[in-house]
Amino acid sequence: MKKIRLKLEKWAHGGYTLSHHEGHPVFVTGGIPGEEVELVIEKDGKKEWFGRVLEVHEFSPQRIKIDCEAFGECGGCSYRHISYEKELELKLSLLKELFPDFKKQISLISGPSSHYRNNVQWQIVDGKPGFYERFSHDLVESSAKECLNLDSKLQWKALSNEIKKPKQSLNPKFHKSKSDSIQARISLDKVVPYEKENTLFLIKGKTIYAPPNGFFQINQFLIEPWIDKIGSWLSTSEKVLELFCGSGSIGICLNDKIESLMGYESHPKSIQFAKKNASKNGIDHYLYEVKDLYTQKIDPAPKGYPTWIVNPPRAGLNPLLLEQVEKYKPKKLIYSSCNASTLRRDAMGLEKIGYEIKEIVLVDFFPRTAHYEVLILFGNIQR
Ligand SMILES: C[S@@+](CC[C@H](N)C(=O)[O-])C[C@H]1O[C@@H](n2cnc3c(N)ncnc32)[C@H](O)[C@@H]1O
Repeated sequence: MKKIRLKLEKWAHGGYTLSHHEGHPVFVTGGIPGEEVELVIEKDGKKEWFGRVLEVHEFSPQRIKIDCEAFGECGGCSYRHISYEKELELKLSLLKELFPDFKKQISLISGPSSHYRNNVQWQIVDGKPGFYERFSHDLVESSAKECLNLDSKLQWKALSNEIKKPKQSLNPKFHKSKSDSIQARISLDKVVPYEKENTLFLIKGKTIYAPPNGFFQINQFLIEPWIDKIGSWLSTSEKVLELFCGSGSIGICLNDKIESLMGYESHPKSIQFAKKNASKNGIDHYLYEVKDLYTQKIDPAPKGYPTWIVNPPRAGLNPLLLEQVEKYKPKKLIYSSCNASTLRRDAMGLEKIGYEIKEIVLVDFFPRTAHYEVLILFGNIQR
């Protein structure tokens, strides 16, 4: 693999610094702007190159001692070489860059920066556990020792043999690959296999079950503050349309402010669980329906729901969904996104059809990684 020496120029999105070499923009992991480093090029496209720091020749004063042997090679973390305070400052400034016209302050919700993950996907290659290298399906051997982002119950050495059993569904006759994965998550205080068992969460005094393979937010410390922030944007007696509702956690936890709710989601088991979760928590007037929101229209339901809470996957909203927003003109649209670049695109689309950003909140669901959640409150200014 090609090695080069470079001065790192500036922070970039995605956990990288950006520099230039022989006419190529070079995105580098593990460095800090101002540092002079030796790096290995891990991916060289026609235009952009991607590299990883091997050795630092001129150190930044922001650099701290790295607390994980796998850092750099492992595809998980991007920021273990700077303090968590610096990481938050950086994430806020990168987010600000995406919304230059928003003149108010972006607020921040953060919590403990380690042991926050309530679920894990351990990769198994040739019988060995760990996490993949960046841009590859090779394991970083040292990654199995301890992952500081994980709850201690999800560390490889803490998992029971029952959880570590290979997937039953894989038929060796057809499945030739030597790799597999084991997914587990925390159900109250025990660990369950993600693909086989229900998971129980206790959020704001509500019991919420997620089905096998059903989505649930992964930062065990910030789910409640995140839901509280959404709740702070609701008045009393709201009529809410919840899009991409999963097992119903947001609407169920905020039921004291919600008069009626219609939830949509494409995962049938999650909708089945949302219905059960509502009724187990004494809520019998919410409606839920399975719908692929990227291909199926939501009408005629939206008419009676002037508040929309939208929490899509990384792809964000698509033209069909924006069309539905334009048609039904919700008064208030609360958008929670795990992908700031699709969020920015969608915010531009929403601005074109009469929405303005009232508030932006960075919720740091994924400390030490390049990822973060963003909550935006949009208001309809044409109503
Ligand atoms: C970021 S999660 C949010 C779930 C829920 N709000 C929560 O916090 O638990 C996105 C959800 O969108 C669902 N989803 C993915 N593609 C979808 C589609 N095409 N139509 C509807 N829902 C979809 C996923 O199953 C997942 O539950």
